[in-house]
Amino acid sequence: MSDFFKILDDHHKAQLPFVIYHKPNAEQVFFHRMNTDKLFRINSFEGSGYVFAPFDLKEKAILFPQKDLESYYIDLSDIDLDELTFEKKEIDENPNEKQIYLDLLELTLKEISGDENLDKIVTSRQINFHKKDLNVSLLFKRMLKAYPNAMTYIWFHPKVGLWAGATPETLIKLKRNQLQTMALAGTRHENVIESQPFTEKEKKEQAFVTEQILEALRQTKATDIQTSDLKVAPAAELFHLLTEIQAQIQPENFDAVLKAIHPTPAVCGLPKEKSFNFLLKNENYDRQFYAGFLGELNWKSEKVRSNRQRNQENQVFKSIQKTSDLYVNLRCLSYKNEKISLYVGGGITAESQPEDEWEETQNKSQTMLKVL
Ligand SMILES: C=C(O[C@@H]1C=C(C(=O)O)C=C[C@H]1O)C(=O)O
Repeated sequence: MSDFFKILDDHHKAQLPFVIYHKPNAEQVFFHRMNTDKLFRINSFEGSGYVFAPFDLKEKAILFPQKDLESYYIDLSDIDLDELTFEKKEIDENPNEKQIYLDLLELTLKEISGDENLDKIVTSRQINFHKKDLNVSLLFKRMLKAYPNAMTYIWFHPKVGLWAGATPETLIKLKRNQLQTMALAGTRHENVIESQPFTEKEKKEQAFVTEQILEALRQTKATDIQTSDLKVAPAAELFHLLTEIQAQIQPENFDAVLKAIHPTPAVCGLPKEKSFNFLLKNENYDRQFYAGFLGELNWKSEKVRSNRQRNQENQVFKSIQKTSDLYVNLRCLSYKNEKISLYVGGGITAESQPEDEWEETQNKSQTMLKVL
């Protein structure tokens, strides 16, 4: 077990690309590394490997091709997490930061009230502070301990930097032609979820997200589209409203479906084009990979099936199965040149209150602050 994390730390020290991750409630942690610092940028999502895609797909996604990866895994139960503890962390933010975000929220509300076809914009901000060095294995273990039911990851490429996150949001899972996705929106802190349950404002906001995802699926000719009842789902110390969505697609349509769904109104807005353009113009920083997506893309695994029938020789069939398992990059940070940047946002609709929205970003920043 110490070997597993030593390989990770040594690889990071050698400044070579890697990704380590734990899927929600999974029994194993995976670590994939590359032995060259070549950077593969992709326009379409047809290759196999680990993908890291930006919010704005014009910037191109990065693929760690599966054939170039050296892969390791470890059982979660073999990792010693007992000694790790956490506490709420405050950082000294420049007081101007709050005013800058409140100004953006005012502008966003003005834009929404001036346009009856604009329902929602998801604004966000970056929180920056200095950190001399980062111990990746310690950070990852802390994430594992704090958020076993999130998708936790650390991704590194020397030409891009390091990103880490603990996201509650699935973008798409695809197995054969069976697709799963989710509409996640609305946020409450655990301290007030009982006293101030979700209201119609958040239910409406979440319904926008569901409706837009269903529309994207219909447009890309998905069939058998089904939705779950509305649920309240935990994410670290927060809760969100969630609808699970299933559909059938033709696997050769996957690239089109992905581009139709991303970015969802959970991280961009509604309608997509208008809110996207507003954000590019008015958000005061470059989101890069925040609110993009990451995970296993057309990932090949060998499936072994044994067919043992009476009076027949034992036959073993091997087949290659391709699956995709992609998550939205939320509750994340980047680290480069001794600087940490946290990325936090929230959905703004006509009824949003700027002070509450500021508070929501503060709460969301705790997910990663707590484990640093
Ligand atoms: C934008 C973020 O989260 C998204 C926005 C939410 C909201 O508006 O309430 C809730 C969950 C996520 O879909 C973020 O975490 O930065």
